[in-house]
Amino acid sequence: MSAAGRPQAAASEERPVTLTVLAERKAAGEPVVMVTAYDYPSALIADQAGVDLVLVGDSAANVVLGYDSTIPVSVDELLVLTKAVRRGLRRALLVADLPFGSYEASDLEAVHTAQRFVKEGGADAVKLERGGTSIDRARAIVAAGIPVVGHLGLTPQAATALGGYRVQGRSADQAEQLLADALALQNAGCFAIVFEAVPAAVTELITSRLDCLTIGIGAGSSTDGQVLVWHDLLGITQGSLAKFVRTFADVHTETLRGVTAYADAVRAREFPAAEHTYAIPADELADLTTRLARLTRPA
Ligand SMILES: Nc1nc(=O)c2c([nH]1)NC[C@@H]1CN(c3ccc(C(=O)N[C@@H](CCC(=O)O)C(=O)O)cc3)CN21
Ligand SMILES: CC(C)C(=O)C(=O)O
Ligand SMILES: [Mg+2]
Repeated sequence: MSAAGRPQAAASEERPVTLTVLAERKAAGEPVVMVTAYDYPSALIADQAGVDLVLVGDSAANVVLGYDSTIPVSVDELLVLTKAVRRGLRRALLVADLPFGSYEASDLEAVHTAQRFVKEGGADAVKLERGGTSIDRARAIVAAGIPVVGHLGLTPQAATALGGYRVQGRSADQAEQLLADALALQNAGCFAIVFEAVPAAVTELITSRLDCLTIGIGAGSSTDGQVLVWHDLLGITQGSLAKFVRTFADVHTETLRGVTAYADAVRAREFPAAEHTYAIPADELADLTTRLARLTRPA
């Protein structure tokens, strides 16, 4: 382990993902893969699967912590998860979401929070939502030497202002604003921008105007990369899923089967069996039984 806690990659293994590597991918037209992760075992798997970018999303609020939106999750809560993911990654680039209320008020606040995610959490980059004042915040964080990812379209931290979790950028006015925000975020120094729930045709027009990486979630196939929430793509999320989710595994069913089988085995006294049990030799047991029988309750 290095001081930052990154497991050392074997010499034979692929080089770590850097901003340079990502720019090369874009230039070569090779899609970039991003996934969220919130803990150590998931980070190990994401890295083993060859994912390029791992996002500790503020979606942790919903999928890990059980809040009903991303608004309540705190920096301290996300830092715990970021540190755990850091310990599991050796190749993928680690991006941490800045949660609602941790960066909007001033450049100073934004830089301070971003530094915590890098210094304490071990993040390589941070992500913030929206255009507007976030453009200045992005510029300030980049100026402090921390790579920044933007996030436009459906920005869940602003869901109330957007009228709920709905598709963004449908009208010409909205699409124009989206492009203006994207160009401004790029100009502020963002190396990538996430587009969420934007019509494919609009994303395509915007992507063609940008030099930085575009990463889509519900934004069609023209972006340089895609991102999905871990629990959604693995079939862990219960209840309704957004239109943009494809479920690639059924982990819920398999997990329910496993926990139910465990409960059934305990109730049937099938578990634990002899092979799960620590035994001692019969003579030692006899001695131990005698001594325990002699032991009286304290007065
Ligand atoms: N599990 C999970 N996955 C996510 O992608 C995600 C979270 N949680 N939590 C934070 C935000 C919230 N997100 C959401 C939440 C709901 C919709 C949704 O229900 N969309 C509908 C409505 C579309 C419309 O009416 O325009 C859909 O059918 O896609 C989309 C994104 C994305 N993020
Ligand atoms: C869905 C991605 C882009 C995100 O911001 C999150 O998981 O919080
Ligand atoms: Mg997020």
